[in-house]
Amino acid sequence: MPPSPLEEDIFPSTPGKIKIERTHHHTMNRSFHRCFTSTTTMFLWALLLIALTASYLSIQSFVDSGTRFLHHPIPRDHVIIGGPHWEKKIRASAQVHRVHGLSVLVTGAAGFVGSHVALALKKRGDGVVGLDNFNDYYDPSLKHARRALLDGHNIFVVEGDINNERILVKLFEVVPFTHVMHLAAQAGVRYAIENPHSYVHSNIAGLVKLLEQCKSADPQPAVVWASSSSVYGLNDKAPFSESDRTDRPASLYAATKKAGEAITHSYNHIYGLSITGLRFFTVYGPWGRPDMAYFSFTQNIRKGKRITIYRGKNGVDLARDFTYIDDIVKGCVAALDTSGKSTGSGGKKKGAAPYRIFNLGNTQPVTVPTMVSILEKYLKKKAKKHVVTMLGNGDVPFTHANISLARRELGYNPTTDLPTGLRKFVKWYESYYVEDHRKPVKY
Ligand SMILES: O=C(O)[C@H]1O[C@H](OP(=O)(O)OP(=O)(O)OC[C@H]2O[C@@H](n3ccc(=O)[nH]c3=O)[C@H](O)[C@@H]2O)[C@H](O)[C@@H](O)[C@H]1O
Repeated sequence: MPPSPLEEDIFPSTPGKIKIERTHHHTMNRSFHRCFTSTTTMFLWALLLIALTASYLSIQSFVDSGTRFLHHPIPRDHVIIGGPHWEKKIRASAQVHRVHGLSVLVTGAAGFVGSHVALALKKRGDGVVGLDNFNDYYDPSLKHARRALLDGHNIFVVEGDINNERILVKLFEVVPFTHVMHLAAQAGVRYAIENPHSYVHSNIAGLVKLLEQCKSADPQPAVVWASSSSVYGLNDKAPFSESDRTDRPASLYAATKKAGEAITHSYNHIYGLSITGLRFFTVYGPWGRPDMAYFSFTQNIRKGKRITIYRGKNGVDLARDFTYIDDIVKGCVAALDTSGKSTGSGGKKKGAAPYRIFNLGNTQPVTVPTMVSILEKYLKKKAKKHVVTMLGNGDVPFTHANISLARRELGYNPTTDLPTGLRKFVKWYESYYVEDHRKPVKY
């Protein structure tokens, strides 16, 4: 008999609107049976029905407005998982088309870095299956457009949350993944003040769910995952080296990434999982994240809207080691290629496995006002700047990567400076938002 779709995957893994609708629906059905047996009580029941409908609508609108207001990510695991058609698509997507090719599960595949890495792997003949919950932290239509792009390259992206154990189990039942490229996360440094729980949900609980699956898989995959430059926190020794202190995070986002480094270490130690953590430094480029400064500044400068530029203590400009997406992708692919094997099977360690951490930065910090002036040049428009001293929002004054280790071990060699990368970004932005974004663009 063909396996039946997992019914519970029709509903989100966290309580949401759909469950409220279901409960009300059942209650109303039962009421209808009982009440319409007598015509004398019909009028009273009709009144009650109106009252129930009104209260239902007000709950619904409260949920909706709360969701928008909090900008809360909604996992939408409502797509039917399983069944022969679904499995066929997964297998086709995971098909390897080169000798010694990899078979990679990319989490966060509809995200910025995830979509680029998935494409790069597929283009060289690796098998790739994506997983993404398409939450609304930022405009999901951009995620769906990225998915369409991947679809055009025969990469199937499963819609589901990394916290959904049944999806993970099913995926590993269908494909013996050699590698997991784990890029699904709650990103953004300052948003953690607004919505701390989504960081714990994705970056800690979700990470553990995924590692549990990886450690139990046979064969165990090697895991490469996205840590962050933010783990250096209040470290002021520049440039930042992997051996520097990372025990003073300045934001909850940073703290969850630091926790991720500790959690992955324990899975490496106990279960023999091969682990590589990549500390990304403010990654930017085409198909980027609209919540990031370079992207939202571009939107606002074009529209003639004011932009807010944060400044640090004593009026010091903030600076970031902005790193172009193509350089990051090369670092990710090299990390997969050099990961070494996990040694365990079925949850039992058989020997020591690699545990690595690398900085993937650009080694050339640029101040935020300089970044703005580069954008002004490409957009041919002056920004309306509002400069504010911003302390205690999770930001650090500067980031600066020492990449010697990644150069040596991964052959990582970033080649794109900020002006070049932003020129490519603006070109993509205009093709996507201003012109017809279905047309392919060379940037
Ligand atoms: O390396 C990382 O690990 C992180 O990089 C990125 O974080 P950040 O370096 O904070 O990037 P981003 O938000 O673009 O702000 C850039 C600069 O603009 C300043 N900034 C920001 C917004 C604003 O309105 N005004 C402003 O001055 C702001 O103060 C900052 O100085 C990722 O988002 C994060 O997910 C994580 O991956």
